Amino acid sequence: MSNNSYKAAILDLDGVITQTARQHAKAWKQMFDKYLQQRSQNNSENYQPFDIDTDYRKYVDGKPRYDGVESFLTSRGINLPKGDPNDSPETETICGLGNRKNQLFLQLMDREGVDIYQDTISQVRQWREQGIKTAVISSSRNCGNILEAAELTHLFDVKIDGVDSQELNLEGKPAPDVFLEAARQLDVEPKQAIVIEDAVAGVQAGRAGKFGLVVGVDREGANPSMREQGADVVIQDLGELDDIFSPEKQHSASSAGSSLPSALEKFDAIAKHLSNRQLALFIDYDGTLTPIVNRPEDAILSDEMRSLLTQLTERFPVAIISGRDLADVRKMVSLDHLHYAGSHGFDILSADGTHQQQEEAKSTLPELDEAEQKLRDRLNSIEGVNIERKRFAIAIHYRQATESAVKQIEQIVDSILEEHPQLSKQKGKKIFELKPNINWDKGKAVFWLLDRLNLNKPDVIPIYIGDDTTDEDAIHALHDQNKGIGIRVGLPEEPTQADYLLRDPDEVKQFFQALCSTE
Ligand SMILES: O=P(O)(O)OC[C@H]1O[C@H](O[C@H]2O[C@H](CO)[C@@H](O)[C@H](O)[C@H]2O)[C@H](O)[C@@H](O)[C@@H]1O
Repeated sequence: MSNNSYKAAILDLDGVITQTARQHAKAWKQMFDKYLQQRSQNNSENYQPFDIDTDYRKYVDGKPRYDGVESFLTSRGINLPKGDPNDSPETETICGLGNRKNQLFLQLMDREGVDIYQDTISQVRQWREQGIKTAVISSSRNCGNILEAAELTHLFDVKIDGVDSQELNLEGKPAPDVFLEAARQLDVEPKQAIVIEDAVAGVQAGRAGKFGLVVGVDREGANPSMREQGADVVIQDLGELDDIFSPEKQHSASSAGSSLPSALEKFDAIAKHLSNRQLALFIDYDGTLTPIVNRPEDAILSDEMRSLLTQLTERFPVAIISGRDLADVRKMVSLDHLHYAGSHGFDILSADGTHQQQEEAKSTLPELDEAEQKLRDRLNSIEGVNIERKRFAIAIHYRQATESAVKQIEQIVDSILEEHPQLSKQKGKKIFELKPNINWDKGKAVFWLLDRLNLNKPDVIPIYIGDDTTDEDAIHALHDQNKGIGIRVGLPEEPTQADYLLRDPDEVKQFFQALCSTE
């Protein structure tokens, strides 16, 4: 590992590890609404309730309790004396109101218990198995109790919460103090640590502390300002941080990926290239149209993305080129008028109903069936393995298996592969795949479709967008033919021939929006 390698993860508590952000928001709303109502009655002012989305996110989320009270009241032109942390919840001071909110929060926790985000816990466990140090930070003075209640204390080497901050005189977020103190106690440089935050104030704090990577968690996809506020990447699920600590990934993040120009920043140049030509869009599914998640069935296409795809289809030929089974990817996308390729391009259905299955591959179907049965038998006893059969491929998912089991899984896959030379192995994101050992891939599928749709001509510019190794086959094929534009989604782990980078599915969405607004 180079000096710049990440060695630690510092995670915010509420909204990243536990689902208590919702309970905090609810308690803030109850407290402020009651207070604002009383005030409006006493002073004959208009009553404007606390908005659980905008006010919460802008003024209180992620901040120490009393800073949150002050920041929201100031936004409403209300000035109260600071008071003292010992003020009773009935006192009309900043501290009094803060204590009132805390009382409500504790009542909610008592009633509802603490829910955790399982994706985060799985990642933290995996990182700890890899020897990565972990810290939890929170502005909340209840952090210790919440961790105890959720039985998570043992998963973190260091904890810095509201109580510690007061003792150590640390400034609250968006100042970087809590993160810097966590890094100091973990004995790592800020640039060796990644910060994982769901609040804008926390993302700003991570950026201000010059941490190696600032990850914004936006589970509902509802917080578009995170990137503008300094997040390097925005994710919906911690599963997307897979392999973030592997030296290869870090190396590629600093070399291959970061040297690629952003397709968003260079959109004008791309649009210029497209003027007076027809665009043909080829898009991968997992990791491109949807974030990577623990279980394939949970990679649901958002309504917003579906509506953008509809708009794109009205203007250009659009094809989804997926590793999934053809029927599966069609069901996930659920749109007509698109061309679909499943099983990494072995199984193609054009929008006019033409169904093309790669001829040679058909003869390997009995081999695939046999291999599938062997995989199911021999991997049966290993927890966390999920076998997904596609017509022309078998995916062996190990995302939910322990790090130590991966080697054994690969050995079993390799031994079965030796018994079936008609098949070949390919690796993807936490996945081994067995496919027909035939010179056919997503790149070949793209050119098959270009020919079939009479689009393989100079005035057509194909754009391919994808995130994984199998997508590189298509990007490679376009590059080899000196044709079109290749866009990689996420920092690639292997050398790429892509022309541009989009950092995640959210940027893919922005790219589509930009395409839809071109003349
Ligand atoms: O070519 P794609 O459409 O991107 O398909 C590639 C594989 O995607 C799916 O697996 C990946 O996404 C899952 C859901 O996010 C994730 O759990 C898994 O770890 C990833 O490898 C799909 O299940 C496979 O069949 C595709 O080959």
